Amino acid sequence: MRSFVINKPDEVICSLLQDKIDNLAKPKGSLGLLEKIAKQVGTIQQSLSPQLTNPHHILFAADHGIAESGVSPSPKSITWQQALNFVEGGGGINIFVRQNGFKLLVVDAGVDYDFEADTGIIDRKISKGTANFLYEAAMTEQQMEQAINTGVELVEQCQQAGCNIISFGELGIANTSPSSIWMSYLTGIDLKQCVGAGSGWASEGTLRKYQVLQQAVDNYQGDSSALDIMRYFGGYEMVMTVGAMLRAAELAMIILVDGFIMTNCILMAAKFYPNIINYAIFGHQGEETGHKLLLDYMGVQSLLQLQFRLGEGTGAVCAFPLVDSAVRMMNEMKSFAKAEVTPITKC
Ligand SMILES: O=C(O)c1ccc[n+]([C@@H]2O[C@H](COP(=O)([O-])O)[C@@H](O)[C@H]2O)c1
Ligand SMILES: Cc1cc2nc[nH]c2cc1C
Repeated sequence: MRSFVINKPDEVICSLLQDKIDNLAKPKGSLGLLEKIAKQVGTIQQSLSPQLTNPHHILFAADHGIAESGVSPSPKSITWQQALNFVEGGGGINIFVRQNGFKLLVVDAGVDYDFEADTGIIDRKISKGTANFLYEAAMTEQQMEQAINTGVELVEQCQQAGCNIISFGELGIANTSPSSIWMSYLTGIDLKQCVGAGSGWASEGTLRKYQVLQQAVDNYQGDSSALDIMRYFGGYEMVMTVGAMLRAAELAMIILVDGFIMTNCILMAAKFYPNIINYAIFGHQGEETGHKLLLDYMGVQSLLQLQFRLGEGTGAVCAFPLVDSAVRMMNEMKSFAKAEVTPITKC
């Protein structure tokens, strides 16, 4: 994989940010998590007056060979059908990107379908779905490189368009399966605890899914390195996201993280470059079994808990107004002195 330079943001500014926050006309700490977000954004941007500019949402779509082994309750055709729905504006994510002023990019990372040329879907198809990792590696090293580099290229386009806050979403029938395997390998948590209902299994279906995935893990004969796990089990949309997240952090952009699949992508990225976590804001803790365990493992807290399990980036984009509020607090709220309010001196 190409290399990235991801530095921890300089923390010298932290005490100045804290002073500014503590001098706003409110009891210290009374805006809770928003204060934490304001400090994080100010540190990333090295500014006491941070700004959010031109938010973009990249939604990567791809198919998975493992779908043919019955791990998802949803028909595989939903991937291409729903991708078209997104460019026509009719998906769940479309509501939230419109509501919050995001530019949406829908990317074909590897959908098993021939889209017509003029749909509005960005064509970065690597192949028509991955191979079935129950029997063989999902992708070749070359395909993995191509996915990483495509994620990089697309984030650069967003940054050149003036974007400094970016969210990522995904669409891919069966992609909770590779996500569960990534999670288990990367965290050491037992696979069973990482496997959930996905797009809607009841308990029996989830058990069958787990058995297939356990068989895939038993069949695997690689070296168990993060790089090999990413390639052997990954989806194109997931690997593209890893590349995209790494480049976004390298460019000091704020990364909004969505649900189970996207959290696994940032976990994978963090295995290569741990400093990436400093650039991430976790939007939403979802319903998929394993998501809370994963957030706990990473020692992070999401802004929202709305019982979503849709993916697409919905939980990330829904959290944007809170990040906006944190930034507005820094820029619009008056200090005790400016507001001519008596400061609190007792503790
Ligand atoms: O992001 C999540 O937390 C999430 C949880 C469950 C399902 N999904 C979505 O549902 C699809 C994967 O579910 P499945 O059952 O096909 O593996 C995929 O298109 C995801 O966008 C997403
Ligand atoms: C309908 C549907 C919409 C989705 N959006 C993301 N994943 C999805 C899975 C299904 C099944």
